[in-house]
Formats: sequence, C-alpha cells, structure tokens
Amino acid sequence: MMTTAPLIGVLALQGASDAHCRMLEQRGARVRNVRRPADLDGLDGLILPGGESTAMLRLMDREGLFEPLRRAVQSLPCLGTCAGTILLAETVEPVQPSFAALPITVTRNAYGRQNDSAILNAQTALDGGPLEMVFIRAPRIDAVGEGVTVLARRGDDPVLVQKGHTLACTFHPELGSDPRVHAYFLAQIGHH
Ligand SMILES: NC(=O)CC[C@H](N)C(=O)O
Repeated sequence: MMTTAPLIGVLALQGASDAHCRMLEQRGARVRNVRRPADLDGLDGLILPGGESTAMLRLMDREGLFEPLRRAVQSLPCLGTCAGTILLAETVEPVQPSFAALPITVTRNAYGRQNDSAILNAQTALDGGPLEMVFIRAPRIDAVGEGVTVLARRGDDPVLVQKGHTLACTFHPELGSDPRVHAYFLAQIGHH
C-alpha cells in the first residue's frame, strides 16, 4: 500500500473534470488537471472524464497529447467515464481514433433520444447495495473481450468493466453523492 496520498491526473481539456477532482479529494487523493504532456509526469493514476470524445480528440491533437496519453493509459491505473470509456475502447462505432487500452466495443450515443439521459439504480459487484448511475448521452458497451470483468449491467449491457488496472463505466460516477466507483479505483491504485 502507498504511504503518501496518490496523485491522480484528471484530463481537463473539455467536459466534466471538476466533480471528479472533488470526489478524489474527498477520498484523500491529490489531483492534477491534465492539459499538456508534462502534466502526466509522476502520476499514480489517471481519469478520463465524460464530455464529448470527438472534441477531446481534437484538443488532444492540438496539444500533442494523444500519444503521451495513449502510453500513460497502458502503464497507469486508469478510470474512463462515458466519453473517457470511448477513448479507452479498442473498437468505437462510428469509427474514431482511440487508445485501444480495453478490449471492448462501444457504440456512441446508443440509447436513443428518449433514453438520452437517465438515472438508474442497479446492482454492482461493489460492496454496499445498488448504485445510482447517471447516464448522459451514454455509449453502449456491445462486446467485451478476453480478460474483461463486468462489474455492473444496465439490463443486459455492461456499464462498469475492468481489465487489470483499467476501469471504465458508461455512466457518470462523479455526479451524485455515491463515491464507491472512485473509492474502488483508488483501492486498485493501492494494489498496483
Ligand atoms: N456524457 C458523455 O461523456 C457523453 C459521451 C458523448 N456522447 C461522446 O460520444 O463522446
């Protein structure tokens, strides 16, 4: 286990980084917004937040961040949420660049107009009963590959998955008051 508080980078090009930072700080972690390659130095973990994955990709290109982030997500414990999960996926529909750090197939904005946003309660493999999940223009995980553990589902669809030190969910665990996904992520870092 770590003796000092872990330092977690939160990609802050676009989208929902502040609420992640608050959740992490409440759990005793130190946080750093990641906007350029040097911000990745010395991190113990990384969060890729929700937002618009296409906009993030454009901004990454501009900052020369795509390749440094691709390397970082191979070597660091990483939590992707919503758009962040799209960035981690091996296969994205419609096709767009990604870090291919997790063998999953995702379809962007797959829940259709009526279900564009939804708040659901569902069982997960985490301790402590059902988890409130906030979905906003969420991607759907259509397939999981070898070695991927499904920790929660929405109906039949995986919504929280893990492979090794990479964790990804299609909902927004930073919205709302239940810190269990962040706590689980930080626990993975302790074991890393
Ligand atoms: N809340 C979100 O992160 C939505 C993801 C967004 N629809 C995308 O395709 O990137």
